Amino acid sequence: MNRKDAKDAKAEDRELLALSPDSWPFSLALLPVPIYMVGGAVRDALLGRRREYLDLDFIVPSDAVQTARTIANHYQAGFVVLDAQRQIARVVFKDATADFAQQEGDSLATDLRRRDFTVNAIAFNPHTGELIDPLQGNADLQQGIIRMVSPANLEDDPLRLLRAYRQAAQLGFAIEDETRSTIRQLAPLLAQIAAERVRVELGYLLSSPQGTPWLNVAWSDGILRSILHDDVTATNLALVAQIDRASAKMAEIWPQIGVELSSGVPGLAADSKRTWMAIAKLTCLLIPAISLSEIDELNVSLNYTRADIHVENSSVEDFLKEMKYSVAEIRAVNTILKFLPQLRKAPMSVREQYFMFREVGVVFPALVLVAVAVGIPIEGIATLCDRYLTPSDRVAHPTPLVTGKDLMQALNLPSGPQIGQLLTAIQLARIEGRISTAAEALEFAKLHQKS
Ligand SMILES: Nc1ccn([C@@H]2O[C@H](COP(=O)(O)OP(=O)(O)OP(=O)(O)O)[C@@H](O)[C@H]2O)c(=O)n1
Ligand SMILES: [Mg+2]
Repeated sequence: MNRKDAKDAKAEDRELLALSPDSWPFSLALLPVPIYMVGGAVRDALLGRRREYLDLDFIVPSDAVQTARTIANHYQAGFVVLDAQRQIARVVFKDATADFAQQEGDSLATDLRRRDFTVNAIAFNPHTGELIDPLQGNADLQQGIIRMVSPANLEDDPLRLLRAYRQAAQLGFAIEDETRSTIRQLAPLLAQIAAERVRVELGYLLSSPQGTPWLNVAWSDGILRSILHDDVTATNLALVAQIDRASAKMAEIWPQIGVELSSGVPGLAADSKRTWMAIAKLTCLLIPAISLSEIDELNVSLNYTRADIHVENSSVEDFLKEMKYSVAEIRAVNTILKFLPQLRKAPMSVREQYFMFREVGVVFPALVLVAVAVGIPIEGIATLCDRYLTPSDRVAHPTPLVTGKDLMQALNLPSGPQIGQLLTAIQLARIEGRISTAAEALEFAKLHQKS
């Protein structure tokens, strides 16, 4: 078997894993009777759909937290109580997690009837291999339909309104008509939902090309309006779609930039799905119309009309804070918005490029992606991309000729902001070709200090 076959075989195994207790990382014998597996793992296994990693959801009539604790202890796996009141706990294995939740209501059927969509309300009894499907979820699965269990269930937890679009995008499903019109009617309720929960669902829609058309549907159904307020225009949605096109183009020219765009933002949980690509799309979703019109003045063709552009006044940063985005993400969006106007002002001086790279750092791929999406020609950013991808490039990746300590000793200076300023001046002199050795750097610093 060659390597590719081995990899594919492993992926196929994984599809079956969820419904094959033999391949779970814990023994069936440790599970109480009765117990049921529910949710995404059952749904995806029935679809033969690959999951990135095995996350199993179980419900038990009682002692859910105790069940999880027993398994975690037995395998010395991680253990977290997710919700003490509702009795939900998680066991964390090396490449799988299992959540155990107390059954809601007095029977399995009651629990299933309280869920969001029929395709998510199928239970699997691992002891007998039986599927319990009182809402005909499997029939909807086979037809590719997201159907609400009931309007009241959507009202009970309005996050489900947004989940419908996210799951339709992920599964390649359609939203059933009545469900969709109920969602439209209930759309304003989404405003009540905790920002963190909304952010996760939105993140999914922003992180993959399949999300883009559904983001548009959610927008036209009035769903995004209750989350993003009135500041987002059709232009913003059009820009998000441009990101998909721009990223394909960029990945073709600079494969490494493509790889970085699909990787996670450092400092965020690996399962948060927030990639640089998602950051770029988020920026496009929020970019104030006023900056767009500035770009537009000098711009190449964009797929929107100037009539779409309106000046709005709310701050992107306030919104991101309200949505509890991380400091790293807020910084990234701000950085992109800050440097976008400079990028279109080609060519940038070497000095400008140096300061840009210094401030932008790892955000660079997302910045150039947004630049291309808003219509800045690829040629305009090509030099910057080449510099970014060349480790020996001194503008993008400066290495110090001398250290702050060298300067303090040679010039007999105390530590303080002056040292940093001298180091920057040395770097600039070096990239402009005025000096090239450590001795020249010290000499330059002496003169520079006097001037
Ligand atoms: N607002 C919510 C969230 C979850 N669920 C139920 O809880 C299950 C597990 O939730 P979650 O893990 O968030 O979603 P999955 O459907 O499992 O999807 P995936 O893990 O693939 O994202 C769902 O299938 C659904 O039955 C629900 O009814 N309402
Ligand atoms: Mg799940």
